[in-house]
Amino acid sequence: MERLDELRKQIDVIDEQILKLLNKRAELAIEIGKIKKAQNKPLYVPSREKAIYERLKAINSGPFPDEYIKNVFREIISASLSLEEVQKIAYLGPEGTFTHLAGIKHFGLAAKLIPLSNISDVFEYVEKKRCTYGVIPIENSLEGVVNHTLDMFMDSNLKICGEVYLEVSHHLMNLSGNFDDIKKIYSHPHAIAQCRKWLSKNARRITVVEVESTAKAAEIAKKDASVAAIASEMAEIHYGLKIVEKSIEDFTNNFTRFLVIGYTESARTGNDKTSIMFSVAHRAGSLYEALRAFAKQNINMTKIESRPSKRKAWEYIFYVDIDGHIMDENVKIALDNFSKNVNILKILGSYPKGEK
Ligand SMILES: O=C(O)C(=O)C[C@]1(C(=O)O)C=C[C@@H](O)C=C1
Repeated sequence: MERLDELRKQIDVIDEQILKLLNKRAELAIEIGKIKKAQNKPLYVPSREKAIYERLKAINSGPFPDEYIKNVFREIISASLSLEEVQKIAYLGPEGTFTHLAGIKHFGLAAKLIPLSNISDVFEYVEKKRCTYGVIPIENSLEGVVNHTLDMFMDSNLKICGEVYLEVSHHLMNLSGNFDDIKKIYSHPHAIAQCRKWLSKNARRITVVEVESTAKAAEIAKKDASVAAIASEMAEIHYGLKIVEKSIEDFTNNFTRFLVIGYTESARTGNDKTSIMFSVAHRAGSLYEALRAFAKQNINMTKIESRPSKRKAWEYIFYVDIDGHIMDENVKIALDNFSKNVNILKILGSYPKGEK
């Protein structure tokens, strides 16, 4: 037998062993699912999933690359969880957006992802338990925060149970893959803003049209060869378009952060983040006084935003992210002191930090 055939035979044998083990693993997950259901515990446990990825990475002796362990096990766990119960995930659609991609990155391909047309609907679907979790964008490293998402937390009791980071790259695409066919370019205003330099250098005579999402732009481009879309690779695949020019964004290092919202609280993993919202009195130094509680406990603040309260003119709500979990001793002490210096305090959730 040729060496090549011999090696492939050995791979076939190993694949059979892997499949048998996957089925054994799936049976255990089903059993765990029954226990969790009986105890009324959440089926999806991000802290456990994170511990699995980290443990496997730490014991991996190679040559299987460390960076792909999570991808492989993400899908194994996603499929196992679907045997306990298929997870219904609402996300800001339409299909083919970066939020869709974030949902798949977080929950895997076995979850049922349901596209909704606005952020309020995603909150409502989860609040009314039509879906177990929701995925929404919260901020982009170049364009800043998504105000609508922040505002939704004012009146919602949902918790933040996870975060996902995606590197964003914009491509110009149309039906033919030919630049000369393009008469109009459609995209979301953020994507257009992020490709401004490229557009003014290469597409001066082409009309640029803003639409509500990059996926919507791809959907329009699918019907008309003279229309191109600036959209993600996901949209290219989903809408059957051809890339005319890859990565036309002006700056690299473009990341979007998404939040996973739901009713469950995520357990401590040792590498977590906590999000809070609060208001302070209109008094000199009140914000400074309040935030000192974190500095005193040596807690890093990773984000601060303010939004109008919408209840009274010139009254603001602050949103802050800090390193740590509410079950960490220093976070507990800091929040206790912090709460004495603020008016309203709402803990939006502690959750495992997303990988950048
Ligand atoms: O450990 C559990 O709670 C399981 O349900 C098993 C399992 C897994 O496949 O490893 C599946 C889903 C959970 O989110 C975490 C882990």
